[in-house]
Amino acid sequence: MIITEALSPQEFEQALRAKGAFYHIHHPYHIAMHNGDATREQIQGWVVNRFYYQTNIPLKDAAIMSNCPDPATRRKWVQRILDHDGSNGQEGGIEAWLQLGEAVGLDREVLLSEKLVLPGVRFAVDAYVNFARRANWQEAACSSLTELFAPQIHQSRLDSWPQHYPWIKEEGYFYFRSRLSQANRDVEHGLALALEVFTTAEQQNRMLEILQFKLDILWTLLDAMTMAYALQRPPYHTVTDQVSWHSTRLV
Ligand SMILES: O=C(O)c1cc(C(=O)O)c2c(n1)C(=O)C(=O)c1cc(C(=O)O)[nH]c1-2
Repeated sequence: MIITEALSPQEFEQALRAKGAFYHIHHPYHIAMHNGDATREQIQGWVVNRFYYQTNIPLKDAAIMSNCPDPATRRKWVQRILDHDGSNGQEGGIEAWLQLGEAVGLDREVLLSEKLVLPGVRFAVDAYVNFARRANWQEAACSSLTELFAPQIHQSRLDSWPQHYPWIKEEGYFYFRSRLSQANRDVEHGLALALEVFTTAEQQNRMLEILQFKLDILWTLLDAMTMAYALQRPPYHTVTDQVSWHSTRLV
């Protein structure tokens, strides 16, 4: 969709929400997990790779704040970092994701080592962080708006996983439950900002393109996991059955 005349805030919100058609909830890897068709290895692969996304979200949010001269926005935005890192003696989302790892049978050291993070996942997540470093803060802030569609995906996991995967321990579900309200609050702020800032047709087209970029990142994560854990074609599979790709943060 190319916007030729500036949309009203209501119309622009509709255009942003319409992008939900491309959310990773529709990716075959995600559909398989939802329908109970994923193997234990596929669930574990998803958890261990998605951990890289989780640990980079606070870096991304700190990058946005570092470019934002507005104290009122920073005061609100910092909550996103605290949600993941924890505050006031409470653990945050990263710890909850480590618990999810343990609940699916992965030692936290395996997640923390990042050695199983597939290159495609790493590159896609790094692209998100680097975009946040370079873009102006309003554009970077609004790239988080895929979260418009996130409460539904967290809820769908809570609804379907316990019946399909009885081997996943109950403590694993805390992360998804906690994100339901956090994502809604994030979206309220992000959406208000997008509707206020992107008012010309040119700006609105660019914002839709940015949202698509973010959707592409999420989709690409699952493409990389499909190659490795569904099609059994991880990187270098024609050369070795060992993990040989780089496993440290180089950027
Ligand atoms: O599990 C998911 O499908 C999913 C998707 C997204 C998203 O849409 O970007 C986020 C999260 N989870 C999430 O847990 C999270 O903390 C988060 C932060 C952001 C962001 O862009 O700032 N997206 C997401």
